[in-house]
Amino acid sequence: MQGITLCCIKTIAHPVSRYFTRNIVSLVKPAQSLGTVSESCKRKTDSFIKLFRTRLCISAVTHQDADILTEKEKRLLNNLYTGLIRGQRACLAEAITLVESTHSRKREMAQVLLHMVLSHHREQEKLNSGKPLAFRVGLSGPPGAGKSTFIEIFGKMLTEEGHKVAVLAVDPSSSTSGGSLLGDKTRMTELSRDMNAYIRPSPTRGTLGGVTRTTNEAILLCEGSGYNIILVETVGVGQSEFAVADMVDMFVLLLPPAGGDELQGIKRGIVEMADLVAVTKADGDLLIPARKIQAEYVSALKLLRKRSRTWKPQVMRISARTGEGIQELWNKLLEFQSNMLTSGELIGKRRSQQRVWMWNLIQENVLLYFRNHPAVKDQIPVLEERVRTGTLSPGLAADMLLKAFSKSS
Ligand SMILES: Nc1nc2c(ncn2[C@@H]2O[C@H](COP(=O)(O)OP(=O)(O)OP(=O)(O)O)[C@@H](O)[C@H]2O)c(=O)[nH]1
Repeated sequence: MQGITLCCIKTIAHPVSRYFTRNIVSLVKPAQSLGTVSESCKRKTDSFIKLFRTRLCISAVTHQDADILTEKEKRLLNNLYTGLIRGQRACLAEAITLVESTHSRKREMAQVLLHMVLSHHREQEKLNSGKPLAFRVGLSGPPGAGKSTFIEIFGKMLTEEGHKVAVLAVDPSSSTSGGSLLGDKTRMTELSRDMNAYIRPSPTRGTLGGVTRTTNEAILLCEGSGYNIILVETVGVGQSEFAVADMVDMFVLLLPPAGGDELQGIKRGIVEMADLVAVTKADGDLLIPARKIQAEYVSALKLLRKRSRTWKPQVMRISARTGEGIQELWNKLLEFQSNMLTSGELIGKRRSQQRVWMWNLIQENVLLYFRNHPAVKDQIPVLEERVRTGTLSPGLAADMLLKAFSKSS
């Protein structure tokens, strides 16, 4: 950094140097036009500034957190961070593993890394005129709706268009089934081999709160690593969709052309959250049922409360088998993104999501603290059993535990 400053001072009289120096010194944003400076010079200077900012952000964080990290940990984090923002997949994978860790020291390190990535992110967004760097899309649907087949085709289409696509999963059910259902690489063989795609299965342990925390953090890490389209997949039958809707810019519901019984598991609340409904498998014999479902949902959505000032949820038909409707669906997604950006709703949504995220973290940690507190830990299974067998009311049991907890703290 000293070298940079010296070089700036020495050559300050030259117009290129003036442009360079002004930007290095201000570190606010590159100058828009400087008649005497060529475009290639500006580009080189801007990329230098980017590098400079990145360095600055590493050293700022290492100073701030010097007291909590050992030299070895700092080196490890710096290497991870540098590799991550250069787009190295191994570093991204390692960084996500770090945020998924339940080990307390590793969680502290993960928070430092996230802080570094967030600072980098903010700088990159400034360079992007304040616009978000990535488009976050939630994809949900009942088991067998055709989610993985769709993501495989859709993801390939996007990478061929030059995008970098990350697929993340929210699947707390994996904690009971012992393995992850979603984001499984074997379900998306082509996409998992694509160098511009990154597929991350859901962590195999954890509560919904824990899984959503790590997914939120994984989104940030993927964006820091240059992925500009983040697909967050979840099974549309539980609470996880509500959590996903709080992490993404747009929520897409995939529905199979099936009868009422198969769709009964879909909660009304989930349909209410959808910015777009896509009826899948609209091909061959399934085309007619797909049209029927489409018409039903067009009517149903009309009755729902409007969630956006500028966007009316729509229903489309797609087929991952024939490719029909996939490009149209992408165009709709882009239309949504552009509408929400222009109206300012997207930025507002992201800001309130940050708040929700903070409260989710507090909720998760407070609950964990409560459950493990010595004043209640041993009582919990006993009282739970009494509630289960009906000898104690849930309200009284909760009161007893809360009283024991508050007396001891
Ligand atoms: N005809 C037709 N079948 C499809 C299409 N997309 C998926 N399928 C079939 O639907 C079945 C389920 O597809 P998946 O992509 O595994 O569905 P999923 O929603 O990921 O299912 P889970 O892994 O259980 O969550 C498979 O047998 C697919 O071959 C399509 O566009 N047309």
